[in-house]
Amino acid sequence: MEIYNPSSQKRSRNPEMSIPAGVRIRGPMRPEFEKIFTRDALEFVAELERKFRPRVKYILKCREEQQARYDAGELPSFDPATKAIREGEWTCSSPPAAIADRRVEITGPVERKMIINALNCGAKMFMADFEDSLAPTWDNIISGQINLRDAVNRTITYEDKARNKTYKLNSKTAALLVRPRGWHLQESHIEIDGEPATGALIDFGFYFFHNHASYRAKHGGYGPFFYLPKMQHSREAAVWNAVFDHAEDVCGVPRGSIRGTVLIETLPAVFQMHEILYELREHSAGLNCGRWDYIFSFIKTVRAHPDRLLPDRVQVGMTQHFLKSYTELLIQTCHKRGVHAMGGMAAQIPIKDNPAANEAAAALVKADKLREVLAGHDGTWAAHPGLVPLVLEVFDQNMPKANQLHVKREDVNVTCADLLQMPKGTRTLEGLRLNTRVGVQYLAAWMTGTGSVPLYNLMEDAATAEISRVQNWQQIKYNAVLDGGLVPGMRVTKELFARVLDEELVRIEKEVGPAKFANGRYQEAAKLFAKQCTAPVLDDFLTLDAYRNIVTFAPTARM
Ligand SMILES: CC(=O)SCCNC(=O)CCNC(=O)[C@H](O)C(C)(C)COP(=O)(O)OP(=O)(O)OC[C@H]1O[C@@H](n2cnc3c(N)ncnc32)[C@H](O)[C@@H]1OP(=O)(O)O
Ligand SMILES: O=CC(=O)O
Ligand SMILES: [Mg+2]
Repeated sequence: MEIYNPSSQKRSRNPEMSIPAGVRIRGPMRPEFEKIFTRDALEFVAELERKFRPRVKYILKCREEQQARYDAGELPSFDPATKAIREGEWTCSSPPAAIADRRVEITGPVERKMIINALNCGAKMFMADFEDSLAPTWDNIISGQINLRDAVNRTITYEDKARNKTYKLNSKTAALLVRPRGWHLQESHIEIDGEPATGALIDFGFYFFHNHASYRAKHGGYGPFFYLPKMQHSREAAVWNAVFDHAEDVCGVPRGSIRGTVLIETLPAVFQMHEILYELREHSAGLNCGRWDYIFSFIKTVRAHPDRLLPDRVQVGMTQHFLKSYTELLIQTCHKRGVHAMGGMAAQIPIKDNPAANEAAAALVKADKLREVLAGHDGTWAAHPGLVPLVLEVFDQNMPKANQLHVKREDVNVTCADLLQMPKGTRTLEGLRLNTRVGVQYLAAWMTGTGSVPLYNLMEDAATAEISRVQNWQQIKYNAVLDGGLVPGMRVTKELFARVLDEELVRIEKEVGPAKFANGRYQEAAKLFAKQCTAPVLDDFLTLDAYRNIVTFAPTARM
C-alpha cells in the first residue's frame, strides 16, 4: 500500500516509513484508507492514546469497584461529596447558534448511503453513529471516517448501481454530530506501543483531526459537535473534557469550540448529571435521555438484587415512574445549567406493507414525542427519515422558539426512591421467547457487520439487544416465576431457556428462510447469546464478547 506523508510532501511506497514509531495497523488496508491514515493524523491519535490511556484504564477500574459495591448491596445515590456542585449557582457556556435549534435529530450508522439520506431528510441535526447502531468491524470504522470526511467537505456521493440511482447532498442539510464508541471498547486493529487502541479515541481522534477546520468554517467557528455515550460517573466526563482541551490546543482551535452532548444512559450517571455538566461546562451541549441503554444499565447495576426483576421489555415504557422521573430530572438539570435537554428514541419505524399497523406505529411515536416536548425537552431523536416530518410537526406545534431552555421545571422534585422505583408489569414466557428471538437475530446481523436492524417492526440496536440479554440473564439467574401461561408458577431455568432457544431458532429459520439461515451466522449467534444469558456473572457488555468474532487482522501486518 502507498502511504502519503504530508509533512515531507513525498510519496513513499514503504508503509513503515510513514507510520509513526509505536503505531501498528493490523487491519487489512484498502487504498482509500490512505486518506485517513496520514502521518499527522496517526501522530495525533497516538498522542491522544498515550496521554489518556492511563485515565481510561482508571475509569474502567473505578466502574468495576463501584459495581462490586452494588453487588454487595449498595444502591446508586447522589454523592454527598459533590453536593456543592449540585446546589451551586453556575451555568455551562451558552449553546452556539449552529446548535440552538435541535428539535429533530435523525440518527444512524456511519454508512455512506445512510449519511446522505440522513443529512438530506429535513432533520435539524444528524447524529452519525460509531456506537449503538454500528458493528465496529474494521471496514465499518475506517470507511465511516472516510464517509464523514466527505460529508463535512460536501463531496459525498453514492451510486446504487442496481437501482441506477445516484445519491448526493441537497443544498440544505442537517448539521452533523458524531458519536464515538464508549470508553469500554478497544480498537484491536490499531495498536499503540503494543496495546490495542481505545475505540473512543480512535473515532474522536481521526474525525476531529481531519474535519475540525472545514466543520468550524461552516458552523460559525464552532464544532465539531459530539454525542458522548455510556458514561457512569463525572470523572469520565472529566476525561472527555481533557481530551477536548488537548485536541483544541494541539490543533490551534479556540477553547470551547468543541461541544459534546452526554447521553444519560446508565443508572449511576443519573445521580451525577450536575457533576457531568460541571466537568464539561465549557464544552457541554447538554444531556440526552438514552432510554434503551438506561433500561439495560438499570438491570445490570442491580444484577445482584433478586428483588429487582423487571417485567417484560415491551412493558418498560417511558411512562413508568422511574423513567418519567429520570427524564424530568434531566430536563430540570439541563435548563438550570443553560443547556439542551434532548429526548430519546422511540423504537417504532415505518411499516411498509400494512397501513393499519403503520398508522398505529406512527401514533405511538407521536405520543412519545408529544410527551417529550410537553415535559420540556428541547428536541428529540428519530430513527428513520420517514418519521422526521411527524416528529417535526409535534415539536413545531408545541415549541414555538428554537428551544425551551426557559422552561425550568422547578416543580420537579425527584428523589433516589423515584429513580429506583421498580417498573410495574408481568413477566411472561412470550417475553422470554421474544428476547431470545431478537437477541439471536441482532447478534447474527452484528457479526456480519450490521449494527441496526428492523425486527418485528421495531428498530433494534446494541442497546435494545442488551436489554434482551440482561433480562434473560436476570430471569435465569433468579429462576423468575412467569405470569400467565398454561403452567401457573412456571420458573425460568437454564433448561427452559435451552428449550426456548432451540424452538426460537426453528422459528427464525422459518421466518428468514433456509437459505438466509444457512448463510447467516445464526447458530454462532445463538451459542454466544446462550453463553451470555447463562453466565454465572453477568458480562459488562455483549459487544465485548462478540467483538472477538469480527476482528480481522491482515496476514501481512508488520511493525
Ligand atoms: C438506542 C440508540 O442508540 S438509538 C440510535 C441508534 N440507532 C439508530 O440510529 C437506528 C437508525 N435506523 C436504522 O438503522 C434503520 O432505520 C433501521 C435499521 C431501523 C430500519 O432500516 P430499514 O428497514 O432498512 O429501512 P427502510 O428499508 O425503511 O429504509 C428506507 C430508506 O430510508 C433510509 N434510512 C432508513 N433509516 C435511516 C436512517 N436512520 N438514516 C438515514 N437513512 C435511513 C434507508 O437507507 C433507505 O434508503 P433508500 O430508499 O435510499 O434505499
Ligand atoms: O443511545 C441511546 C439509547 O437509548 O441507548
Ligand atoms: Mg445508547
